[in-house]
Amino acid sequence: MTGAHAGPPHDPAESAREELRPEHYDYFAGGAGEETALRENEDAFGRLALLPRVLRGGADRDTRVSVLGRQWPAPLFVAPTAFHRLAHPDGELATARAAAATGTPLVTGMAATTAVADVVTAARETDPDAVVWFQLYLQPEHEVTAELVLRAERAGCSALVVTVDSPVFGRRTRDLRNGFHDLPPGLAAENMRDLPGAAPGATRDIAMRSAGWDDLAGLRELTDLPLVLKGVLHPEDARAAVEQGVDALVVSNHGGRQLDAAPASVEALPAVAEAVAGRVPVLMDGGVRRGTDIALALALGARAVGVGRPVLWALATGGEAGVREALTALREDFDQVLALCGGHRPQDLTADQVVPRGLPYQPRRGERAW
Ligand SMILES: Cc1cc2nc3c(=O)[nH]c(=O)nc-3n(C[C@H](O)[C@H](O)[C@H](O)COP(=O)(O)O)c2cc1C
Ligand SMILES: CC(C)CC(=O)C(=O)O
Repeated sequence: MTGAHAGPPHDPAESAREELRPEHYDYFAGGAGEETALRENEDAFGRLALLPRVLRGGADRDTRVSVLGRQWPAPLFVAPTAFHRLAHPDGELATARAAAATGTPLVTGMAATTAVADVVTAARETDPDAVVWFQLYLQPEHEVTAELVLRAERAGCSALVVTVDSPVFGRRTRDLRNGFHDLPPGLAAENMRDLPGAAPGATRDIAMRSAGWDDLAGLRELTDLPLVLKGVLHPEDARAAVEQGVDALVVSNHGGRQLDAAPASVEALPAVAEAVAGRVPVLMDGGVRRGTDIALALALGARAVGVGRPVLWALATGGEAGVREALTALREDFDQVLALCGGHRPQDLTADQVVPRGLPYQPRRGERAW
């Protein structure tokens, strides 16, 4: 038990806000349009309750999950977010070390302020088996995309996460209001340096582009790395992606930063999971803040969940140690929730254990989601 004067629960975003320049805080915190999708990501979890099961015996628990041939210690990964050096001088290196130290797979972003090779080196110096994936936006020029893929492969990334929810950049209300459109002097999107067609030493802008399914097939020919599609919300897209041979999906509305009218990720998850029908792992991100959110997402069909802003807030306030603590706390919280739900393994959580808040409720059938 904490003391009688523990005060209100700590709000990591508020603490980070005190550390950051207002326009940088807003860049991290903000969403598109009226920020409906942003709010809904968290609120939708709050509308769901977990029905615990009882008398299921055994105190033994194992939170590991298997994803693309690797055992992850918990159903948790670091979602790709841009510009970590705006949050802390150590930037992506601190995130990579903290993720590796806790065994948490890291998706490093193409828009990182540290080159992918340096991110992977930092992770592997901490844990030689660290899992690092590279997030890619398909670029207008094939040779630029090809060079980025090559850099990710050479760095030692073990999957490519292709973000497909950004044919154009979302309208970020706060950034427009603040006039935030450039990194400050001394910081750059380091993966975009020295790419074909640019002057030596220069960094290119990250382009958004309306890619098609044929681009995915082109990417498949370019690399043997597993392809993970990020930003899928429609079950028909999920079905098509599986038929095209993608290796995993991330159900995501990009943290509410792209289409403001998009559903919360957790609302879109069950239909996508049903369409995929266990053929590939379904991951999700958006609004995951506590162990119960992880449990709800797993029960509704996710193999693992990603966290975006919680990592940025922890980085801003505590650097590497802060991220380590935040990831450890989430994992421990999930482990306790799993126990309280009567589960021993992540896959013990089933859809019948998720009910809407408010009476009356009717549990769904208790099939395993995956
Ligand atoms: C500041 C920020 C930058 C982001 N940058 C990227 C990016 O470069 N590529 C990408 O695929 N997703 C990006 N995302 C989306 C995240 O990968 C993820 O979908 C989202 O943050 C999850 O929601 P959460 O922040 O509520 O955990 C970004 C999100 C934030 C908040
Ligand atoms: C700089 C952008 C490419 C990063 C992004 O995707 C985001 O801010 O959501």
